[in-house]
Amino acid sequence: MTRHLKALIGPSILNADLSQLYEESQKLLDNGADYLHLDVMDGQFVPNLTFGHPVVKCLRGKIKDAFFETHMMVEKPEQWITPMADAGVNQYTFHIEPVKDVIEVCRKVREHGMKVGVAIKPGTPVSEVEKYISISDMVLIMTVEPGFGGQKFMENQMAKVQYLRENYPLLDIEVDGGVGPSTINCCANAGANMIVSGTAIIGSADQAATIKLLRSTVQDAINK
Ligand SMILES: O=C(CO)[C@@H](O)[C@H](O)COP(=O)(O)O
Ligand SMILES: [Co+2]
Repeated sequence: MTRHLKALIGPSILNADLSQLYEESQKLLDNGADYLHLDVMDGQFVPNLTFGHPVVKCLRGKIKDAFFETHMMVEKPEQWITPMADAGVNQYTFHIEPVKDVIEVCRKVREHGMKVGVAIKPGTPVSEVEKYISISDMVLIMTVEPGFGGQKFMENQMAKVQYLRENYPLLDIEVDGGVGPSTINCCANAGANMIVSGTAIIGSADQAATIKLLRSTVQDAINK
């Protein structure tokens, strides 16, 4: 079977009204989101705190069939694999920077039945993550310093995306941070196919139209 790249839009709920987490998440899915990107922060790897597996588990209790990706901005990603798998996470994306044995973490994530994504901060060279492509399902190139939503898109990160796309034509490449209608062309032309977008979707007056625009821009670039 031939594998084709697919444009996928995963809204980040970080800047949503988290007191309405279920309603906000369901609305995003009803408006056409392909998956949910759940930002988990531990106050150590990044200077911010969000939520952990108990919250993800409650959300899974109400939303049975959507694809959940957790973006683990944590110092010890190995610590949360089992609870996140038990909470119903489909993809466990973690930062490689603080991890000694990335291969072991990837192996353990897969052993728990989840897909594995490897993420790098803007200051980390792409060669650092390239080493793990053969044992992971996706690479996340951060386009802001991890920790907060609503930051400015770093266009200089597109060189990493371009490099990966040129060398790995079928690799799932995700971008995250400051992505929205005004920056999607950059991401699409560089070769990203999985798009995380928080503020631009959450704050949009017409979420469905914004999600559709992001997806069609990326799909058009893939089809070129
Ligand atoms: O991981 C992060 C931030 O660390 C993200 O997922 C962002 O929170 C996305 O939000 P916007 O930059 O699109 O507002
Ligand atoms: Co994120």
